[in-house]
Amino acid sequence: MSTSRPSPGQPVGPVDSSRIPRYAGPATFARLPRIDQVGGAADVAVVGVPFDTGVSYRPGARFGGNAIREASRLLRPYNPAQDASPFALAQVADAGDIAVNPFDINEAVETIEEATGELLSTGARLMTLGGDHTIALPVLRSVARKHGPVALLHFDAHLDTWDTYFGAEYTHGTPFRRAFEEGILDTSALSHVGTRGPLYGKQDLDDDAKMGFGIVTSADVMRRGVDEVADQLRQRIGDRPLYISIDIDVLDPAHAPGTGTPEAGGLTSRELLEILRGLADCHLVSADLVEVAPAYDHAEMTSVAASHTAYELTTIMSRQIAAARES
Ligand SMILES: N=C(N)NCCCC(=O)O
Ligand SMILES: [Zn+2]
Ligand SMILES: [Zn+2]
Repeated sequence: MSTSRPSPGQPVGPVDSSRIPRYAGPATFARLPRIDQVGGAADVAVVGVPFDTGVSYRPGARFGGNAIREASRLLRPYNPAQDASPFALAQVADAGDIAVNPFDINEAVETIEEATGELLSTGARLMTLGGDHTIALPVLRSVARKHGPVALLHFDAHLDTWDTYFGAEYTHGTPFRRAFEEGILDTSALSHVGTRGPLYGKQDLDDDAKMGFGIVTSADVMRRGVDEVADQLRQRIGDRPLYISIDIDVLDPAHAPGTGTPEAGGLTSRELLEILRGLADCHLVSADLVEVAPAYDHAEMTSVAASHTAYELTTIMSRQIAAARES
């Protein structure tokens, strides 16, 4: 299917939905070209990681990436909230899926680290679509190899700094403890946003605080409002290289039922999008969006919310790439 090609040297944009119905043809993220259609390299690579062997409750996030691609057909090329046309400012392309072993978590983690490392080495920033939250660890390893320890902004109902589950080190509840232990996080700028719900014990919070995390709970967002929260996060992050990890269960199950470990009392999709827009000037080096499990979704509510969230993140990265090119 043809993509819109404005002029030589300009990014190849999405399929033109005024000429080719947006529901036609195979889905790529936002109807963008595949990476092989733009010479095998992109400024921002959207990459799927269909892996959910790390989950502790409902499985199914292995289908998340493709559900997000399907739900992203309605995204349009101009983002008024950030006054930017992300796919014209930089080459954004869909890099397909990383083929990971569903039967061997250790091997899967290695494969993800290798494949994301290769994409990063071409100069791309990554917008990774999970998959369960386990995948954030190998992506963070590759990102830290390139940038050094990164600031982490983690949107999630859960802390994901637990130690082990059934003795397993690599699970969707443990990626950030492993990352902390490996020294790949900048411990002066770690934040969870949207945290809520029952824990195993108070110790969970003490351990988490010792690693250096600050917490903005879901109730804090409601009480203080998105602008104040975004301001505070921006101050904490400063100009450090920033990685944003978004577990879709940060949203209330009313906004995102299609996920594996839902918790009541979450953010609205409007709050999540607005906080992200408030961080548009942070130095976002890569991001992931995980835990969309379409089997529990209704009317694509969760995958639509996820596709818009990924759109906001790709817009932030494209704007920065364009600004860096200019300066
Ligand atoms: N959804 C993520 N990433 N983690 C949830 C782990 C919660 C648990 O089973 O205790
Ligand atoms: Zn979660
Ligand atoms: Zn999580």
